[in-house]
Amino acid sequence: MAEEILKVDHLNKYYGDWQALHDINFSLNKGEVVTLLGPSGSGKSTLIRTLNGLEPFRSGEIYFHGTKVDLSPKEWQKLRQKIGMVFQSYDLFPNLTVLENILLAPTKVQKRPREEVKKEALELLERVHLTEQAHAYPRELSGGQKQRIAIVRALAMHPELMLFDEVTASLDPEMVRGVLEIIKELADRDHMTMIIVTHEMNFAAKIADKVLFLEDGHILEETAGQEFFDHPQTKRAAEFLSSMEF
Ligand SMILES: Nc1ncnc2c1ncn2[C@@H]1O[C@H](COP(=O)(O)OP(=O)(O)OP(=O)(O)O)[C@@H](O)[C@H]1O
Repeated sequence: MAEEILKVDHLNKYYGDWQALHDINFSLNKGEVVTLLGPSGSGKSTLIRTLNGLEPFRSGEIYFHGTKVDLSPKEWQKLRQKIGMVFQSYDLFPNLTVLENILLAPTKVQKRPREEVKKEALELLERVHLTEQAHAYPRELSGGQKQRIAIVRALAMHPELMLFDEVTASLDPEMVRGVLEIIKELADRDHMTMIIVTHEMNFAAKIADKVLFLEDGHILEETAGQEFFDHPQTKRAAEFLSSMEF
């Protein structure tokens, strides 16, 4: 039977008095890839940030491996070690080399032996074709390279779930493919469980097991990946798709 990693139950989120997310319900099984699609301002980033404890919410529950997450900062800190997140901005530490950026959290937070983590970091760097940049500083890298490092840095923590929030949105077009290929490989080769916010529709169509289509903070539809692109259930999703470039 499929193993459930995450479940979101009747989640409501406000910014001040204004409700940004309305009664969000969905679950995610091990190895599953969910993409969040929807117009600008529909709440995709808000939702993905809420799942990582970066945004507080007013009501509802989040379950991780069937256990209700207690919402204390300490609990989120623990959980964030199992949930990797990559953002649109790369957020690498500018004063640390690529390798030091990758080693920092596994050695300091997870207290794993430096040599073990280093060996693994070098393997991961090889996998994303950045071995030669191990001792470079972030300022010496292109946007696409920085984003690949940000992915490697998250993977070095051995996450059970990866969240990607528009990770190619700031990249020049020629950099986008290399980053998306790595994410696709994580799905195909590693069967990584992932939630992805993206405006890259061809990529979403290729990678999504399931699409959550959001509008105005509501999930308007939840549809199997290819089915969403071939036969969206709602008129609004059909309009959205026809307005997007493929
Ligand atoms: N910190 C904040 N304070 C107040 N309102 C916010 C905040 N962050 C986001 N919002 C609002 O919440 C709504 C959802 O924003 P969000 O960034 O989640 O949308 P999105 O679907 O990710 O959009 P995009 O595709 O443009 O990135 C928007 O109306 C936005 O203005």
